[in-house]
This record gives sequence, C-alpha cells and structure tokens, in this order.
Amino acid sequence: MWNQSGKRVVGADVARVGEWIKRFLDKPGSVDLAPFQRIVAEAGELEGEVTRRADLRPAAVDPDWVGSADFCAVMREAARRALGQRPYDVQLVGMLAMLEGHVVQMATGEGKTLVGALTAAGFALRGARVHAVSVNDYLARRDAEWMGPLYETLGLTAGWIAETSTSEERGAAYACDVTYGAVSELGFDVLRDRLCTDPAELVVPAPEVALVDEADSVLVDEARVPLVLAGTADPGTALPEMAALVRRLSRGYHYTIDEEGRSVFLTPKGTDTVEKALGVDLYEHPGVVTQVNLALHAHALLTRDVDYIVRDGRVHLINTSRGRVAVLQRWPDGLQAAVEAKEHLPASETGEILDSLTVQSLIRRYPQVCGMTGTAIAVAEQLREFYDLRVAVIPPNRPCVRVDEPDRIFATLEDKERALLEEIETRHATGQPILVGTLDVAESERLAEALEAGGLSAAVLNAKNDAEEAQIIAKAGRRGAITVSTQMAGRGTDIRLGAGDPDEEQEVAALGGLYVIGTGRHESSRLDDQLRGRAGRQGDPGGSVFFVSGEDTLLTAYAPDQSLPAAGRDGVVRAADAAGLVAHAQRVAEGVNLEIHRNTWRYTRLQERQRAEVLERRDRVLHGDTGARALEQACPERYRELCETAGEETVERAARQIVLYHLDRCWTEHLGFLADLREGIHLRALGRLNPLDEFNREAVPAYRAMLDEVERRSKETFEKADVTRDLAEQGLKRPTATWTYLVQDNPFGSEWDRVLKRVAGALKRRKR
Ligand SMILES: Nc1ncnc2c1ncn2[C@@H]1O[C@H](COP(=O)(O)OP(=O)(O)OP(=O)(O)O)[C@@H](O)[C@H]1O
Repeated sequence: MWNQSGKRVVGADVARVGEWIKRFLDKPGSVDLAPFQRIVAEAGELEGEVTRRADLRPAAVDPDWVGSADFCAVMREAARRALGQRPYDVQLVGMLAMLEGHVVQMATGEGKTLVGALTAAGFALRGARVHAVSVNDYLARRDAEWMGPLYETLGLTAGWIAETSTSEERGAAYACDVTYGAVSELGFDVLRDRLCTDPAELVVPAPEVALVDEADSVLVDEARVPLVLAGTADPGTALPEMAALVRRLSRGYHYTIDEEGRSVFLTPKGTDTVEKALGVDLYEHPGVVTQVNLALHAHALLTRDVDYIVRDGRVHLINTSRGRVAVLQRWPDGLQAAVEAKEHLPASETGEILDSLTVQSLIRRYPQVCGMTGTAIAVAEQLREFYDLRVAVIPPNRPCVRVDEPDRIFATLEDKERALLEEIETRHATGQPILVGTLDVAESERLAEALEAGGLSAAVLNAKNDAEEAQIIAKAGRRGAITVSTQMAGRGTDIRLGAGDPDEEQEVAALGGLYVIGTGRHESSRLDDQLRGRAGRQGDPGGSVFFVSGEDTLLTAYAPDQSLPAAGRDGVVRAADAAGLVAHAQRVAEGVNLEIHRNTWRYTRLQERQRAEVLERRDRVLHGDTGARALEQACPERYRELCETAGEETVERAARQIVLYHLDRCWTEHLGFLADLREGIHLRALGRLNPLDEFNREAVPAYRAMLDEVERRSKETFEKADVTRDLAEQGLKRPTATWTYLVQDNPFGSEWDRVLKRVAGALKRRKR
C-alpha cells in the first residue's frame, strides 16, 4: 500500500515520478493500462471525423465494436453533445478498464460519474442490462438524471429507484437499459421478489451487469451487512430494568472492557451486584446473562453521538466509514432494543426473518461486475479474494500537487487538541480555507465549540445535519472558510476553490488551496486517503496533515503494548519510529477487520449456496408445473381425482401455491436454525473441534431434511386442501406485511468471537 505519510509533493514533475513509482509498487494488484491507452490515442485521431457524424450510434451494434477506438470517439462525442463535457483521455481509459470488468481507482473530482455512465452505456450497447449500484437514493437519482441526456443521445434509456418508489415505478426503472439504485434498494427488491407467488408480480430482472460506485465501501466495508426481509412485525423486547441496572455499574469495578473496545465483561464484583439486584444466579439463567450482556454492551461500548444519534425519538445508527446516518440499519441480537432501553425509548419493531442476503452475495449474483472508487488499491487483495476483481489505477487528468505532510504526533490528547486549535487559528489568519475531518460526531461538535470559544466560527457537517450537506460543501472552498466534518466518503462532495467564483478561486489558490486536517488516523488508511483527497482536486493546490496522539483509540486499541517514543517539552513526539507505530496500529486494525470479513464469509458461504439452490427450485415451481408434477407423482390418486372435479388448471395453480408456501416457510425455519446453530457453535470450539467444520457438518443434513420436509408438508396439505377455495383461509397464510432493514455490522467482532469471550469470561469467573 502506498503510504501517504511522509510523502511530500513539491511540483508537477515530482508528482509524475511519484505516479510512476506508485504504479510500480502497485504492480502486483493493478491492471496494465497500456492497451487501453493505445486505443484512446487512436480514438483521438478519429475525433474530427466523428464530430461530423449526424447519428452517433451505429445501426446495428457489434459487441466487438464496444471497446474499440471508434467506440471511444463516439462516446466522447456523445458526452460533448449531450452534456457539454468532452471526456478526458484518462476518463476513456477508466471506461475501457471497467468494460473489461475491473475496479478503477480514480481520485476525487476526476469525473467518475461520467466515466460510470460511459461504461454503463457501453455495456448496454452490447445488449446487457446494467444496474448502476449507488450508495444512496440521492446519488442514484442525481446520477440518472444528470447522465440522462447522454443515454438519450445513444438511443438508450436510464431510470432510478429509491426507497419511496412504487412497485410500478420500480418496474419501469428496471425495464430501462441502465437502472441506478442504492445497494440496499436493489437488494430489498431481490428479497421482496422472493415472496412472489405469481410471475407477473416479479420486479427485478435477471442480474447481468453491476457497476458499483464507491466500490471499496460497498464491496468490502459493507459486504458483510445482511439485508433482511422480515414479516409479521412484533414489538421487540424492551429491557428498561436491565438498562437501569447497568447504568449503576462502574467500569473497572463492576465490569472491564477489552483493549479493542469490542467486548465487556462483568467482574466477580459486578456479577454479585447483578445477581443480588435481580435475585437470580446468573450461571443458572443463561437467558438473563444474555440480557445483562446486551444491556452492558449498549451501556459501555456504544456511545451516543459516536455510534448512533437520537433524533425524533429514535435511535439512528451512524455508518462510521461514511459519517452519515445509516438509513434503515439496526443492530443484531436484541442489541437494538438494549440501546433503545438505554435511551429510554420504546423498543422498535422486530419480526421473523423471512430471508436475508448479504451485500456480498447480492453483488456476486451478477455475472459481470465492475466498479469505481477513489481508493481501491488498498483493498485490491480483498477484491480479488471475494469477487475475483482486479484494480486499475487511472492517473489523474492533471497531476496532483497536493502537499501531504507527515503526521504530527503528540503524547497526549490534550497536547494534540491544543496544537490542532493553534494550527487552525494560524492558518485561518492567512485566509486559507480549512477542512477538519473528525472521527465522530461528538468530536466534531466539541471542536466546533472550542473554535467558537476562540472566536472562530466553523460550519459543521456531520450525521446530524447531512441534509444541509450540499450547501455546506459548496462554501467549504471559500476564502477563510472553516468546515468541520465527520468522514465524508460519500460521493458528491466536490469542494471547489472559491466556490465557483473565478476571482476568489485564484485568490484561494494563491493561499495554497484547501488545507485538510485530520484529527486522528482512521482504522483504515483508505478513509485517511479519502479525507486527504478532498484537497487538490483536478490539479488544484492543496495540503493535508493528520494530528495523532498516543491516547487515540487507534493506538490504545491496536498497539496497546507499545508506547510512543518520549515527547519533547511541547508534547510533540519527533522520533522517526513514532510514525511507524501509528502505521503499525492501522495495519493491525485493517487486519482485524479483514479477519472478521473472512470469518463471516466462511459462515455465510454455505447458507448462500443453499439459498441459491432453494431459489432455483422456487423459480422452477413459480414459472412452470414442477410443483404439480411432484404432487402428481407423490399422490397420483388424489391428483387424478382433483383434476376430474376441479379441472387441471385449478389443480396446477393450487399445487404451485402449496409448494411455494411450504418451501418459503421451511426456508425461514431453516434460517432460524442456522442462526441458532451459529450462536451455539462456540461450545464445540471449547471441545477442541473446529467450529466452522462443525457448523457445516450440521447445516448440510439440516438442509436436506428441510427439502424432505417441504415435500412432506406439501403432500399433507394437498391431500386435504379444498383446491377450489382460497388456500390462505386453509392455513397457507403468508405474512400480510413485510418490511426490510439492514443489520449493522456487529460492532463487537464476529458473533462467535464475542460469544466465545463471554463463555471464557464466565468460566474464568467460576474457576476463581
Ligand atoms: N470531461 C469533463 N469535462 C469537464 N468537466 C468534467 C468532466 N468530467 C467531470 N467533470 C466535472 O468534474 C466535477 C467532478 O465530477 P464528479 O462529481 O463526477 O467527480 P468524482 O470523481 O465522482 O468525485 P467524488 O469522488 O468527489 O465523487 C463535476 O462538476 C463534473 O461536471
């Protein structure tokens, strides 16, 4: 990974050399661009001739034409005519790399929206249906509308879906050549289709091409997030008395928290206090232990304004890598109800999980995947491991001349914060616009207050006010602006120097452009790079620096046994190996997250295979007469008899309904079984058995048994049902209301890890 810290770029030439070295270092994971560059150079020669063509799209598109020099020249001309933007050579190179099925890395402000649209158009011209996977509804709509004229010029159609879209609107959007939609919406539609009993109700067409925006965030950071379809909603279990009880406990005395802040354990003293308060022996009441643990997790490990905010009487989770409210997300395992109880709120609804699908599995359904992002190289190995994708690093249109300063490292948080305020004050006095990236909402508010107290006013952009985002961002590049923001990995954050005013732009450029200050290194170097990338877009001048302290969570959690070299009197740590320690902590954090990803994937892989097989069966039943043939074979007498009285068509329709009902019902039960199995699998690990092997050993026969059960129940129903009457009234009642949500990544590591720690903690206690 190219380490930004310590890199000083002083001019365009150095930047070019830097790019070359970067390409060399990145070689193992990145795609060779030379063939694409040759095609684009050839396209340049065709430009004059193509501009004279009246109709750009050839009468019949030969799939091989897509990707040729003539095709590139046509796409360039189409963008110029439709949008008034002539794609740069690097944008065409990016398009060709995506058409080959790669993930392209292009820096902030390089025009990825246009590259994505050109690529989508290319796939569509080849005759494929494209789903442009966005990160939110706003961007899905914005990009579809913004790029609409380009598609039109090429004789193609584009549509978008959002949370509020009706089923007709969805149907119309999916009928387009290119459909833009947030990853969650695309997934929810797939899940909802899962319950259809009439082929006419299906909304999502067969997956063909997924073009993923912010590919690292969707394909890696959010890959583990399960999208859930639930039915028959019930209120969750509220635990106000547990919340009240744990509120009285003190850290260190009643409970301890592990170094990474992922687990919390009751001390023997804490166990006594809880047992006395509840009047039960915890060891004999595992259900109560779970409730206490959930309440304790909510109390001690989840912090308001860091992990979530409370707005309009509800808990809203914060997506820490985006610094925004994670719409529709919930925590798993009753943790949601525990946090609601902690905040004195009524428990929100839960429901029986009818089906679920991880983002990774959703994307892997598509035979062709490509993507784009500002930071892909750092996750090149994961993209290859989990999706078999390669990364193409596209050079910027104009070399980046941003100055990335080495980290400023301090012994204590206090020293760091003092120096940070001084730096902001000094820079601000020159008029240079400053963007301060904080690690969480609480910090952004604290900093804005401290600045205010010092007579400086800052615009604050965080998960609490993301609706005003565009306006705040529009002003962030103005002379003298101070903007304090939580992580803004989200697209659409284009900070223009001087906010579009040419005179002010010159003035701000002369002051050094936008200066980005990070108040701490993130757990992932990609997030650091994304923050830096806000400055120096399209060859603008700019600078960036991170302030780090030995008391930052990154260091205390991931390098707890190592301490920073001694600081000078001013609190600054100058020794060269300090930067190495910070980088080490970040690598450990990245390693831990990768391991969690791998572990989750290992467990979900089998479930996903089973799911795919069940869906295949379901499809055969839904679209054909497989259900009827199976029942005819299982109960020939009954089948013949019913055909005679009710007619073959009615019997076939009823058979379809019966088999689909039991298949869906049994799958839901099987999912519940797998969840319980996984929850309990830790006990095998204590018996020195490999939990994953054990999980698979049980999950496979359970799946076969489930299929037999579908057959048995279908036969039983068929034997006694009155096929001429409504089957729902005869017990085949489907959930009347379904709802969808995402399960927020377990903040405490893998389920297994957490439960194992809990059990080990309990055993340790008992041994004393
Ligand atoms: N070929 C072009 N000619 C002129 N302007 C362009 C061209 N391509 C893109 N732009 C403009 O550059 C700006 C940035 O584009 P866009 O928002 O797509 O960048 P991005 O790479 O997606 O950045 P981010 O990572 O912040 O989302 C937009 O205002 C867009 O109109």
